[in-house]
Amino acid sequence: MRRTRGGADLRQWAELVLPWLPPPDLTAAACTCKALSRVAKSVSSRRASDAARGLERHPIPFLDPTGDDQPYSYFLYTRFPVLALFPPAPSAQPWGGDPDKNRILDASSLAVFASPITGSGAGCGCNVCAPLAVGDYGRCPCSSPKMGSFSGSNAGNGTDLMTECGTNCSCGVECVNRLTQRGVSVKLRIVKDRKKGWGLHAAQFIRRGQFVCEYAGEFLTTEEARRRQRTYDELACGGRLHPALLVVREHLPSGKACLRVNVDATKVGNVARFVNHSCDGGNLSTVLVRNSGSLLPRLCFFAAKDVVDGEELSFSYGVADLTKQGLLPCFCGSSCCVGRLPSEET
Ligand SMILES: C[S@@+](CC[C@H](N)C(=O)[O-])C[C@H]1O[C@@H](n2cnc3c(N)ncnc32)[C@H](O)[C@@H]1O
Repeated sequence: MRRTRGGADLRQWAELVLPWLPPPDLTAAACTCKALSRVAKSVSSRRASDAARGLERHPIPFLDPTGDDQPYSYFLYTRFPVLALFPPAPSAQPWGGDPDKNRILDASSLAVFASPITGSGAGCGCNVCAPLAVGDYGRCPCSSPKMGSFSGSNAGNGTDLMTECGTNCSCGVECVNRLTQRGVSVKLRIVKDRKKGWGLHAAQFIRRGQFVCEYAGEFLTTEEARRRQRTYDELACGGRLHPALLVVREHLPSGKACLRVNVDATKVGNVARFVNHSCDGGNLSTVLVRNSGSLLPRLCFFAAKDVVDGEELSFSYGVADLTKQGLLPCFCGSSCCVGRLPSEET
């Protein structure tokens, strides 16, 4: 068939528009004509090659050894947490466009969706932030004692705390006290399992104590988290959804109160949304990181032990209350598996 100017225009248009479509609309577009079908196919294959849309240091591909007909899982990618209600979380994002012609996203930017979770607290004024008093430098007031030497040993034993520099500090993003603020730097892949769905795997050796990734998603009010949890529970029971709503409680220094943090990575999140549960605590430990001047802590994953290339990354979602009805089956495969997944008490 003779190539026409109209055909070229259609393909150019499709390269710009199709990356914005969620999978059902992409499939519908592909059914309309051969030209759109070709572009839709390349959008799908680019999506499968990098869940992070070029926003992390290394591409994070989807691998499906099960042979199911779903090459990737669809969600909007954010490197950092966003507030769900104010301003409203984004509802669309291009993914899978031609990286040369359609470079809308800038991988070097700190965040795709500006993270507005900062307060007005003071920052440090260090020339060079140092975790310990060394030479001419005093210890950076934002650093926590564990900075740079995090042991990663809390697997299954609750959540550690850490502090880092924040927006009001005089240092930049390369500061040593912003270890968890530069996105994912280890190589990862997302692998499908017939029973657990997609899971996050190491694609390199990760040493014990190394930062792996933050659990980025939408920060929710408790009321909104409860509302969503009810919907998700219904959909998850029917096997129609793998929800990724995490509730973390930070015990305040008084010991009398605790701050509840709800992060939902189901629709807007980063690769951490693929970390599956393991009853034995898995190989990741959780650390609550508070940036100077920030109102809410961020939840970060560190390697709790040395992790080899190909190993699945996992942590404990909590303890399953086996007296509760309707808990989903657990397929973690650990020797202490209790057979049911923990469910958040909302
Ligand atoms: C945070 S998501 C993890 C990613 C998820 N597997 C996916 O495909 O998107 C949590 C959901 O994954 C599934 N899951 C996680 N750990 C599991 C396990 N040990 N056994 C069975 N299903 C698991 C459950 O559906 C759970 O609600």
